[in-house]
Amino acid sequence: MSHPLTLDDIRRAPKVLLHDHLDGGLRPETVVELAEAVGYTGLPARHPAELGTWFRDAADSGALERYLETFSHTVAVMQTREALERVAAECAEDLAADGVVYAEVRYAPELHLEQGLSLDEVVEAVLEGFRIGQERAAAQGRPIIVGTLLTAMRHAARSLEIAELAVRYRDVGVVGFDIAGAEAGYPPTRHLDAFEYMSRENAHFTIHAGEAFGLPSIWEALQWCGADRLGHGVRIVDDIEHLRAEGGGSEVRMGRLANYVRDQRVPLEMCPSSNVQTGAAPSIAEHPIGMLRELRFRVTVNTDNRLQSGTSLSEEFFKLSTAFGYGWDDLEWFTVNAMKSAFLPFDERLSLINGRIKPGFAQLKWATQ
Ligand SMILES: O=c1[nH]cnc2c1ncn2[C@@H]1O[C@H](CO)[C@@H](O)[C@H]1O
Ligand SMILES: [Zn+2]
Repeated sequence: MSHPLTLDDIRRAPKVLLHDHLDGGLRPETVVELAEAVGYTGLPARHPAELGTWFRDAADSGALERYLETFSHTVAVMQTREALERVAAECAEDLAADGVVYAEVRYAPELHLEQGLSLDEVVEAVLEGFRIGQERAAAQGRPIIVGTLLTAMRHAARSLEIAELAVRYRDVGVVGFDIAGAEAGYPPTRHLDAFEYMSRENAHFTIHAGEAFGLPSIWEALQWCGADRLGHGVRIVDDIEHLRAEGGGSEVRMGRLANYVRDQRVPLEMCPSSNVQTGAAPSIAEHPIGMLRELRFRVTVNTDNRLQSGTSLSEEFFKLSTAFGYGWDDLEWFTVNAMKSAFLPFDERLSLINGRIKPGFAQLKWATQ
């Protein structure tokens, strides 16, 4: 590579995003406007710039539980059909403007029922918003495909219902299921019936695991629940031991779970900035993604919550590129990993890889050499 990648270079690359929360990606100005429209008076700041800073600072808490408290404000303004539609449309447009060509965006329908919407109405509003956003993005010459993942909250008891909802809407834009929320004390097996239902329906799911809790959570997610992918999964490094090799180099010894994850090519949805904010990683430079990429785990790069982290997928790649010296080949590798791991039919994944990702990177490599 002839020069370090700039943020602008990276924005032009065709990217794939598998882990992004709808209620963690609102534009600060939209939060302010929606709060005014629905009469929500609980916002901690009135001006969009201040509010954006507030979200970042509050999320910089060092603990997942406190990080999650910030969602009370976004969820509060996402309780009507209009609000959900707007937020989803803007999400699709913002991702497309950042150069994302395929995204899976998740949210928990059960959190949007406070003003009388039904679960089905919530899903329909969000799907309509994504349809509008995709149409606008295409009109601006930035086509994007957005799939939806329905999330159940792990402390609650509605996961089977949400899994059924995901299956009901699977032919019209919902591509999978997930559980999220506080991890410690809420193991994935609490929701085994929902995951077994998804498996019986030949449907896909990912599980937030190995973020705020370690190996047992990852093990349950894979070996009891049958997750297709791991949300974060960073703590898999607890099963990888560094040994000092002769001559001063280092060697690693992996436990059975880490080997299983690598052998089976289990996709890891890594979210570097979010992990630093919740204390799951000490810093970007010390993020396990560096080692896991070297060991050739099926690593993908994601945003988690663009609002709370004040980030975008391009910025996540830029930070990694700065910390680890990643160039186009690395970014393409992460992107192809993500596309291979998407909950989209095989032929559609292949067509995005061959039709958009490979030609896009080839052109950038040529233009910046
Ligand atoms: O990184 C995370 N770990 C666990 N839960 C999360 C994370 N980010 C967001 N949420 C939770 O998922 C819900 C639905 O989108 C959000 O409301 C938030 O509570
Ligand atoms: Zn998440």
